[in-house]
Amino acid sequence: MSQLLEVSGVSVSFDGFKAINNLSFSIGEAEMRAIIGPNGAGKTTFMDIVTGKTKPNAGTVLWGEMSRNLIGMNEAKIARIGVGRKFQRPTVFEDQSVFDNLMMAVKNTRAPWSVLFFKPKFKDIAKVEELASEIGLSDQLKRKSGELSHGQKQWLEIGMLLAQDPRLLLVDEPAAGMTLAEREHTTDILKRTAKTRAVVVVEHDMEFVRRLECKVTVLHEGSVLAEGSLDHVTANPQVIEVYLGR
Ligand SMILES: Nc1ncnc2c1ncn2[C@@H]1O[C@H](COP(=O)(O)OP(=O)(O)OP(=O)(O)O)[C@@H](O)[C@H]1O
Repeated sequence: MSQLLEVSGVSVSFDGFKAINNLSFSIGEAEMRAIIGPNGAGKTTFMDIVTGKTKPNAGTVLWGEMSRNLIGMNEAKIARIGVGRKFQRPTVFEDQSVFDNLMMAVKNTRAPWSVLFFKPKFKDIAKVEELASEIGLSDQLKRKSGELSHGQKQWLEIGMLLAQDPRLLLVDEPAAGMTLAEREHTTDILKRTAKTRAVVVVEHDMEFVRRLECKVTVLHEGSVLAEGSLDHVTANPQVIEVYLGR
């Protein structure tokens, strides 16, 4: 599998405290990866670095075939070259319908001047319908987004991110607050998504991680503590000591 993202020797300090400490690992194209680790391990800071929100003190984050360094690029540029991020709390426009939310996301993929004169065309409507089908909300298109369940709002937001056609989707604790059925549906969406792009999921819920059936990276004190299948990392005595045994 060729690499899409290669994090090398990355360190970040906040007031002298090393939140990320010589972090190195890579993510392949069309790969699903789970990142786990105790509170404060650096999972969120890792996502902040990849998306350009936090600038590291050292290291490189190389992207794509051209090995472009994401460090030094601003957040908007990183989003444009194909990094999408799903935060824990859904941020859909609650007063707008599911259709309108998805259409806005489709529209946002255009150059700013063309948005001014945007009129949905058949192809845009077809795109919205395709996205709705991917996230399982085809029968909810006319509903106001504020009326959706917590899980449905999360799926809508994933759909809005997919409208941007990212090559890497970073997802922060997707299972939080979901019912079992919602978790299963979320797993399906993420697995399907990871067939055509890289998906990195930060999650504390081990049952959810197991269902993703993917390679797992364990972070601890800002570095990789263990990596491999879930069975492999959960049998690691150090992982048990710092994370699972608590
Ligand atoms: N802006 C900041 N200023 C100071 N310290 C910070 C800042 N951001 C993160 N930290 C510290 O860096 C460490 C790593 O935090 P981070 O949020 O990345 O951990 P995490 O693995 O995402 O934890 P959790 O599972 O609780 O979300 C923590 O000790 C945190 O307090």
